[in-house]
Order: sequence, then C-alpha cells, then structure tokens
Amino acid sequence: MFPNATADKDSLQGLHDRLRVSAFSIGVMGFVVNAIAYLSIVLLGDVTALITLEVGSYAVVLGLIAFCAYRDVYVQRVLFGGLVAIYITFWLTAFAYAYRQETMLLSLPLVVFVPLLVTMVLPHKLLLGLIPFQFFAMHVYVSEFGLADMGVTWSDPQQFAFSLGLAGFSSVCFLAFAVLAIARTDTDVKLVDLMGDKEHMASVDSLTELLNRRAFLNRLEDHWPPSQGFAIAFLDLDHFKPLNDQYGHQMGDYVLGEVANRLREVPSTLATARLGGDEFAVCCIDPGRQKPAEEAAAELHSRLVVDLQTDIGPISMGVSLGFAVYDESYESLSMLLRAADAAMRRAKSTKSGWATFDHEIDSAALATSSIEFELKAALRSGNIRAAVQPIALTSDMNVTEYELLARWVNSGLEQDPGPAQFIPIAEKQGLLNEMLWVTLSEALDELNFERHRLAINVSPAQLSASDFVDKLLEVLEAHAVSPGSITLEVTEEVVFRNLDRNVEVLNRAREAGMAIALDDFGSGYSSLSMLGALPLDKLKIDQTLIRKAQEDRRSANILNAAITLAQQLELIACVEGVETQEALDQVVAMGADQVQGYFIGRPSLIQTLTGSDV
Ligand SMILES: Nc1nc2c(ncn2[C@@H]2O[C@H](COP(=O)(O)OP(=O)(O)OP(=O)(O)O)[C@@H](O)[C@H]2O)c(=O)[nH]1
Repeated sequence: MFPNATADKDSLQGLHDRLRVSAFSIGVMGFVVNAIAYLSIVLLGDVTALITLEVGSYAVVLGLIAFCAYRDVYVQRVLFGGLVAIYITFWLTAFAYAYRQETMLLSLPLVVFVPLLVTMVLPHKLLLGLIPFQFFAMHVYVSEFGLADMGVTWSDPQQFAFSLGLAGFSSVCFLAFAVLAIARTDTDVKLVDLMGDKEHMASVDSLTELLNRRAFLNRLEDHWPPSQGFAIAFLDLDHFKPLNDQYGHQMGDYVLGEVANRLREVPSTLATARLGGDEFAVCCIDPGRQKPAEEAAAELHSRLVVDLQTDIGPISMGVSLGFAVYDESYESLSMLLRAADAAMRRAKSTKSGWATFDHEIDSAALATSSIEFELKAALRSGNIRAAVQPIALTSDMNVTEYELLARWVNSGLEQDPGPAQFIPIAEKQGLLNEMLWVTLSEALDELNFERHRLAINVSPAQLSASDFVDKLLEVLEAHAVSPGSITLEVTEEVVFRNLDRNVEVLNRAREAGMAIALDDFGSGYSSLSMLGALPLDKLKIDQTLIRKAQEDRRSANILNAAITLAQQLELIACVEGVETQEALDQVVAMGADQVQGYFIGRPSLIQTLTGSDV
C-alpha cells in the first residue's frame, strides 16, 4: 500500500508502520465522511459560508494527515497536530454558529461527542492538556446556547447544573482516554524495549559486544554487491588454546575483549564481528582504494599484535590475518568471507602473520571451503545422489552386486566436486552417516534385490556410532530389503581404531545376515594378522595391484598371492580396477571370484540405470 512500507509488526519499524496505517485511515475516512456530510448539506440547500469554511478546514487537515502518512513524513506530528487543529476548529465554529444563531437540534449532541471522537487517539499529555479547555468550552456553550434548540426551558440554576454535568462528563471521558493512552504507550515502550533487547541479544556477541556472525553477514548483505574498495579481514588468534589452558578462561575472555576493543578502534570499517571462538572479522571500506591490500592488511595486523597489558604482566598475542578485497569474481558475500578465511589459513600455516587472498595460490583452499560451506545444504536439498558401480562374477560375467557410491550433482559450484573432494570433508563434518542414509534409501528403492546385492562403504567413525547397525537394519526394514542382500565394506583402518568394538559391531551385522568385505586390500599396511582379527567374507584387492601386475611379473605374483590367500581363507576374492580385457583374462586365470572396474562398468547415477541393469 505504501512505498517502502514494512510489514514487520514485531519491530520498532512495525510500530511506526501501524501508526502510519492508522493515520492514513483516519485521514482518508475522515475526508470521505466530511465530503459526504458537505454534499448532503448542499443537497438539502442549507450551505452557509461558515459551513463551507468549517468543512474546507477539516478537508485540508485530513488531507494533510493522509498525505504525510502516505509519504511517511512527520506522520506522528501531523496526525496529532491535525487532530488538535480539527478539535479547535470544531469548537470555534460551534461558537460561531451559536453566536450567529445558526444552531440546530443536533448541535448539543455534536458538541458532546465530536470532541471525544476527534481526540480519542491523542497521546495522554495532549489529552490532559485539553481537559480544562474542554471543560470550559462545554460549560460556556451549554449554559449560554445549548438548551435553546432543544425547546427546553430551565431556570438558570438548572441550566448551570446541567452544563456543569456535561462539562464534567466530557472531562472525565478525556481523562479516561488519557489513562488508556498511558497504558498504550507503556505497552508499546515495553514492547519496543523487549524487542530491542531481543534483537540486541540475537545480533551481538555477549562477551565482546561485537556483532555475531549472522548480524555481520546481514549488515554486509545490505551493501552487496559493494562498490570498489570493500574488503574483509578474517582473523584468528594464534595459540589461544594454550593461553586458556595455562591462565584460565577468565584470562582468555579478557584477551578476547581486548582484541575486540582494538578492532573497534580500526578506522573506516563497516562492521566488526566475533565470528566465534577466537575468530574475528572486519569489513573495511576504502572507496578510493587509496591503500594497496598488502598495506591495509599489514597495518591492521600491526594494530593487533601489540602486547596486551594484563595483571600477570604483558602478554604477546599472535594473530593470523587474511585479507580479501572485493572484485567482480566474488559471486557472493560468503565467498568473499571464505576467501579471507583461506588467506588467513595460509598466513597461519606459513606463520607470516597476514596474507592477502591470491586467486592462484588460494583457489584450492577456497574450493575446499566452498565444499565445506555447501555440503550440508546439498545433502538436505537432495543434490547428493546415489551412484552404483557393478561387480561381476568371473564364472559367467553376470553382475550380481553393486557398490554404493555418492555423487554430488547440481552443486552450483564451478565444477561438481568429486567424491575424493567431498567425502573427506563429509567425514570431518560428521556427515558421513547422513550421506549414507540418503544414498542408501535411494538405492534400496531402485535396485532389484532378487538379482543383486548392494555393497556399502562404512568408515570406522560410522561403525563407532552406537546405533549404527540398528539404524541400518531399520532402514533396510523400511524398504523391505533383507540384510542378507547387503555387504559392508570396511577398510583396514577399522583395525587401528578401537578394534574390539569394531569387531563386535561387525559380528552383529554378520549375525543379522550381512556379509563383510575388507576393501582396498594391498594398498596400506595389509597386515596378515588383521585378516585373522576381523570377521570377513570377502577380500577386495586394491586396484593398484592389477595395474602393476600388468607391468611386471613380480607384481603379478603378488596379485596371484593375494587371490590365493583369499581362497585359502575361504574368502571371496574380488579384484578391483579391472579396466581391460587383458586384465580380466589375467585375474580370471589367477582364480579371482569377482571383478570390478571400468571394463565391467563405470559408476553411474542409479536413476540412469535401465530396467535390465537393475
Ligand atoms: N576464554 C574463552 N575461550 C574460548 C571461547 N570460545 C572458544 N574458546 C576457546 O578458543 C580455542 C580456539 O581454538 P583454536 O583456534 O583451535 O586454538 P588455537 O590454540 O588458537 O589454535 P591455532 O589457531 O591453530 O593457533 C578453544 O580452545 C576454545 O575452547 C570463549 O568465549 N572464551
């Protein structure tokens, strides 16, 4: 309805907007009623110059109230001032009519009710100020003129008493409105205070009183895309943990507060925030780009590394600072912040104190941080999809099993990240299980388990989740798939981390009907004792062995020995990385039971498999 009107009724702006709407309604409705009344008088042929003057004055004031509300200028002052002007005009014209004996039957009810109607929304101070005027005007009007039109003949004392009564009545009404206005103001003030407190708490870091991450980004978002000379500095204190450990959290808090104070004093900043822990960010603006980025970063860094004076003497606090200056290659604010973060990490790892973002040196780090930033959202929005790679029997080359893999599609990044890029990050962020449930559910829906098994990769961290097997069984049951159709593929890392617990979990999975495969055998330490320690059904021989076996005889013998070892341990021998007919012939001759690799089939999104494949 209004230009720039905000609908946020839960904010200070919301209160203002409500007043604007009220003022606009009062102005427009009052104007319309005024116009209708005037037209009626015109139709009845009773128009006098005084009536035209009165109605014209009202129209001007009401129109002004509506206009100011519409344009959002001096809304409150014009509304309240306008209503007082209407009130005064009403009384002046009422006396003028009476004096000129132009009063009518309705005059008395009008002087009783119109002032009340006009003034009821005024603030309490104005209402209280008008009470003496109202009392006096009512008393004079009624005692001098009021009863004449009603055809009532009262004695002077009767008329005096009646006018005092009406004047008292309207004064009490004004008083009641004033009390209501006080209550209204009180509620509004409390509401505004409450909202102010809430907003303050939600946007400010309680320890340093700097903005928090969300408020920092919100503030900068208002300036995005920025003009030239807009830069973000990302800071992380060095060795803050040992300081905390040695001198206690109180000292740590003091240091954080002092760093915040120094940041507050940095000139030409748009916003300063504590992003969390010992990380801070400053948005610097240098519109004319007077200083090169290196100079600005070095200057900011030197402000921060000055010794801090504490009760236990001076403390020198190291700071790593990354500086990224906006240019058009930054598509979003978060990308610029991550660029500053990447530069900061380089400064930290090289112990250089500060570094400015360099597209060539830091682009890999920026890509990693983009993945870190986007991965969770991708998982939730269904962009992490199930892919499968076939595993075939060497006896008839029938595909009897698929290995479940994850693929990131439609990432919105320059290039969709490959599993080698995002799986380690998912592991670091504790998202591997969530990723497994998402991709597994998709695969369980699509695959035909009468013809195929499904192999699932499980990391030691996933196994150590207390409810892993239960959750897995639950998911299988929900899709009516028997645990007997599932193979869990684990790497030798399960032996190195909490072996007893991992063996217990694998035994439970086996008891439920699942098979266990040791993945990538031959790529790591491949200790033979590990084969005895784990409850296994299958050995998957790492692809490096078949590659080397093609090149020299010694490696071919190692591959042969690995296959023989699996057979002698009564495990299924599956060779990974079979990429050619030659390699296939070689492993078939060695007695492998199963093969996997590009020659059998590349990984493909499960949704793209045709009916006969699944
Ligand atoms: N005193 C205090 N410590 C905090 C607060 N928030 C986080 N920390 C601690 O800050 C430390 C930050 O961790 P890191 O940045 O990894 O520690 P660091 O020693 O600075 O490591 P580097 O950055 O690699 O030098 C952790 O030990 C947190 O417990 C806080 O509000 N007050």
